[in-house]
Amino acid sequence: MQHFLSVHDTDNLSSLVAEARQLKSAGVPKIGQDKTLGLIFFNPSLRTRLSTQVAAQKLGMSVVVMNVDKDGWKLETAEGVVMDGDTAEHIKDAAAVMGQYCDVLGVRAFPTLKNRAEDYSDRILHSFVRYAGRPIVSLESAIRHPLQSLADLITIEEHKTVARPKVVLTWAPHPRALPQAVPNSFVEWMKEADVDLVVTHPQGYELSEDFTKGVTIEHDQNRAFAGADFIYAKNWSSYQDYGQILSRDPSWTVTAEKMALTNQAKFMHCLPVRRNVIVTDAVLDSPQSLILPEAENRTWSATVVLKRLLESL
Ligand SMILES: NCCC[C@H](NC(=O)CCC(=O)O)C(=O)O
Ligand SMILES: NC(=O)OP(=O)(O)O
Repeated sequence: MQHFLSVHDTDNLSSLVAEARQLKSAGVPKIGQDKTLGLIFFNPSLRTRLSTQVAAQKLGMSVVVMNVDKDGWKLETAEGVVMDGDTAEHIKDAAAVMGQYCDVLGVRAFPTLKNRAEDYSDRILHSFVRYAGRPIVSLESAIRHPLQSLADLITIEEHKTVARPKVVLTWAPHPRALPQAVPNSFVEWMKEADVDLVVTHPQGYELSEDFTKGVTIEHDQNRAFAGADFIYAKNWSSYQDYGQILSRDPSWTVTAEKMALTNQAKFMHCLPVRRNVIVTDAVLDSPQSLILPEAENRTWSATVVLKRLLESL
């Protein structure tokens, strides 16, 4: 594995999931003892920050962490500009320097939700790929969150009760405009997995066809929930009316009554979750909720990915 930016960086998904589960049950070899992981955050994080550090430490790696948004120089990302404004350092120089200090780099860089073409070019992530000279791990980019999706798939494999479960990705309301990265990525991974995927959302919340081409879309949430084995809730802002909130309709909140329409489905969310907006306490605190096993699996998705990258150094 050269980089970990999307599902396309693995040639065999089931072997990646199987190895993650094997590392979880049998222990982790310390193959990274003389190697350093750098984690670069342009945005906040709890799970990604901690689980990726813990994963690196299990492999014997040293870890350095930088919140570039708060502690670094303001970075310029455009090519060829006269830097006489408020940006003090170009990303091509910063990435190259960080690549000299670290053997593997992880980068979190959310979208602005203002300019769709700019966000979907994933410029910050690709600048690191281009200029750091090191393997790059996406810690959630403008358009994808592959470590989350891999953890989600491991969790589904661990908890499924039928060979090919019905997995429903449902939009749910939220007070703020959020990225499409988590749902884009979830769809991209579930399409490659042995599941029946249905996506449900209000009109106007269609994701980019680059991700949803060939996927079943159902605008009636109750119909989507019928017979589901897993309910995966997430808010996202509109892709078509880019970055806008088109609905705050509370009838899309996942409730115990909605869960009763399913095949005793398990409930999933990547966290952080707005309780009683996305999903009610009754669902989150029920035995059907997988939010904690899912978050725990972030350690195992990071461990298997870092192991594969170390093996390719
Ligand atoms: N890494 C997991 C999700 C991160 C981000 N959520 C958020 O920003 C939630 C913030 C809030 O609830 O105010 C997202 O949706 O992509
Ligand atoms: N799920 C997830 O990525 O959480 P953080 O944003 O806290 O890292």
